[in-house]
Amino acid sequence: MSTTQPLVSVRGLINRFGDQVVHENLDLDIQRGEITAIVGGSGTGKSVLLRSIVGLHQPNAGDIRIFGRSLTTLSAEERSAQEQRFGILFQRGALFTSLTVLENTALPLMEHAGLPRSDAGYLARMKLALVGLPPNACDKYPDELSGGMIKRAALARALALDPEILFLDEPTAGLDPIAAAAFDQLTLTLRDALGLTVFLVTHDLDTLYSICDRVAVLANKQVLVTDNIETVANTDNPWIREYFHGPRGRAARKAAEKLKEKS
Ligand SMILES: Nc1ncnc2c1ncn2[C@@H]1O[C@H](COP(=O)(O)OP(=O)(O)OP(=O)(O)O)[C@@H](O)[C@H]1O
Repeated sequence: MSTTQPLVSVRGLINRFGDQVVHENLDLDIQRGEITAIVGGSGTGKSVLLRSIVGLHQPNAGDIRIFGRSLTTLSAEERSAQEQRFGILFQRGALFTSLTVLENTALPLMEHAGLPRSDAGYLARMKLALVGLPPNACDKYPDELSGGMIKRAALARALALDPEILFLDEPTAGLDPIAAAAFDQLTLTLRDALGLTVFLVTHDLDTLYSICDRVAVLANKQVLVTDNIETVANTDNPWIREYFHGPRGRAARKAAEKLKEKS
């Protein structure tokens, strides 16, 4: 485990909806420069955790520190400034359907960075090229794109303000295996090239094996373990056994081993 100060530190997080307790004294650290994934059964609270960290959900209790500052101590202005250091990719992309891909990507640059339309458009084209979209995708509307292209466009928008940390909610969900693997590699390349920290929610075992430095398992309302995938997969827990050592888990592990042998 790293001894440097984590970029994100969650302590004693409690989230409830009515009688339903989703998180109970949950702790989690996200280390700078790493790709950390959170996994867990359906409904265990992965998305609520992500939403709590990025400030879209107000937890019932607990302390969330990002860049060394506790969210509760920030003024509205400081919080807004901090949010501009995040890039967020929502599960379905969340692009504005009435705007083109270029306009979607340029929007944060005009709204938050105050750039004139022409400069925002220039930078947006650079971000769209960075995520591997061809120039002719710029003028398309989201419903004219494939699932993989929508994810890339949404990623370009998430990168518009040069964030330090990228939050991805199920980035490969709904993609075919080839597009999913390409998106994983893009995430890895961007992390390396831009020095990003990445936190992602996923069910995709291939993503875990191919690009994640650390995997956190959410079970019984807490983070049960956070470690490299080998250590996590060998942790004694019924859900971990079923997930990592079932047929899909074994296949993902073999595929990752083959890839390593080739490289
Ligand atoms: N706004 C809300 N109001 C009431 N209940 C909510 C709300 N948001 C989430 N929940 C509940 O909290 C629990 C955790 O939801 P969450 O979406 O975080 O699960 P998840 O682990 O991301 O699931 P999945 O893997 O299926 O996407 C679920 O039981 C969900 O119904």
